[in-house]
Amino acid sequence: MSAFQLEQTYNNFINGEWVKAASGKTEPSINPANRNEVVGHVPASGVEDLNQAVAAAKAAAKSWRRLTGAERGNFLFQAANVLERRANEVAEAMTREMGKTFPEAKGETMRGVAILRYYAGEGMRKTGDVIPSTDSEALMFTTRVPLGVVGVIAPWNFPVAIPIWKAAPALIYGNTVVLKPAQETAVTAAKVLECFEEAGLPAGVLNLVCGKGSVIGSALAEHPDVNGITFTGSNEVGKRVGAAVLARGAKYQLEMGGKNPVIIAADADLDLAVEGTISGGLKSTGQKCTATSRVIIERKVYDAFKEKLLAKVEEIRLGDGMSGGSWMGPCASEGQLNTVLSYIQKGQDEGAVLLAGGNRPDSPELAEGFYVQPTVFEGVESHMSIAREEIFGPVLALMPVDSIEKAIALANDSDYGLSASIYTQNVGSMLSFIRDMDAGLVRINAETAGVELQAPFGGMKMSSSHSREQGQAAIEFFTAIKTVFVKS
Ligand SMILES: NC(=O)C1=CN([C@@H]2O[C@H](COP(=O)(O)OP(=O)(O)OC[C@H]3O[C@@H](n4cnc5c(N)ncnc54)[C@H](OP(=O)(O)O)[C@@H]3O)[C@@H](O)[C@H]2O)C=CC1
Ligand SMILES: O=C(O)CCC(=O)C(=O)O
Repeated sequence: MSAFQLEQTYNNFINGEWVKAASGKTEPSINPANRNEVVGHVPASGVEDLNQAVAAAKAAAKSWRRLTGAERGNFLFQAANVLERRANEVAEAMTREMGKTFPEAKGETMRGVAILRYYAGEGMRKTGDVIPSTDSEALMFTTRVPLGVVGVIAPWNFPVAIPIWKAAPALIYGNTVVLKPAQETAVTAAKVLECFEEAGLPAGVLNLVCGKGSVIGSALAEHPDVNGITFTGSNEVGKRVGAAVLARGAKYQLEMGGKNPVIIAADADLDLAVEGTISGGLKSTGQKCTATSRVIIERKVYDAFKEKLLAKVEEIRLGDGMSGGSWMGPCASEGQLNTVLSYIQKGQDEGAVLLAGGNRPDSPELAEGFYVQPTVFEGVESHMSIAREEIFGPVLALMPVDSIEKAIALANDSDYGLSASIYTQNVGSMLSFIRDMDAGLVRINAETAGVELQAPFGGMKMSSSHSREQGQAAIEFFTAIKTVFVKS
């Protein structure tokens, strides 16, 4: 089916070469669908390796930024073509490393291809404006320059799309990059880097260093030669990374958690709403920052919606993402499984009522994987942990309300503001939701997850550093504006 081979040993990619960690240490990357399967061996790098990668990126920066945007774009077009050709292999690495189903992994890989092509095209677009000067003899305009070396710290939940949606704009606008992937998905990251290598990217322009976040991620954030850090991951780590980068006067961008609500209005198409809630909340085992976790339902349709939702949840087939019949794979790691189980326990302890799931599945063929049943609670109050904290698992909290105004107020009662949906046919309700919902993505009659690569992506409140990624918004982070005043 694909050229992917298990149990290979992968290296760091520094200055155009695949090199072992200086310590020689590696660690196994294991399959969350079967803890006994070693997907590959990945470097357990130290600060010495990171320093070499940053030095290589710094040395490559001068000639890379001097290329035209079109020339840089050609490398991205080539990388896209290679990734497209190797999509099955890359997607298989992803499914085996972090558990999402193969069709989802393939879809994400093809999204990576599309992102590369989008940013390749950006190399031909404008980078400034002419601004009238008060001096009639002068020409005043803006231009943009790259930051220099950009550090990318990426999570495991979108191991192809996120590194690419950070690295591709960094590269097209003339930066060089050091990527620190999540150690859980370092094999997938190495596969992506192989595509750039095959595309002929010059040495040092894109480097990969695998190792613990507390070692490599924090050293990258603190490195004096790294001019910008773009991070996606947890709030706790994101805040620490932001503080470290701010302290040395460099630029940072953080995309963090969500506690995303969906509102089901009394006039909603309930079948569509159930489909969007299941897909938004449970696909990828709920491990998306845009995943639906709070389901706010107008009381008039609460029972009807609940019945339809539970019937669909019942039909969900858990299993290894590589086998065709599986709809939902395991949690990405044992740690993630334990986090989800502890939230389920907390939900019960705090008085919520379990309607479905709540445990690991009992079938023997799933016993070696980090599986958890899709779980639905009702009786959830806004103060409870499962209504406030990001679980990052397949857990839905049902919350009834008496009106759309109350639904929006409840939806906004969160420290997070990433994505939010409403299912309704009433234009007034749609407009109130668009106006009053505090979230970076507001979606009408569509699930909370699923972002489009050409549109800005980011959150309000604690969900982000208030910057936006993707689409043309990316230029704001990856470049600095220079205002130029010219007089003869
Ligand atoms: N917004 C989102 O898309 C994501 C949110 N999360 C949330 O975070 C929770 C925990 O997931 P987890 O993977 O541990 O997320 P982390 O925030 O720990 O990891 C994200 C990235 O940061 C790295 N990292 C870890 N510690 C540091 C550090 N001290 N300095 C710099 N970088 C560091 C990680 O490396 P490594 O892990 O390899 O050591 C990884 O590459 C999830 O349950 C979920 O709630 C997680 C992933 C994505
Ligand atoms: O919903 C999506 O497609 C993207 C989600 C995302 O960026 C994340 O989970 O980190």
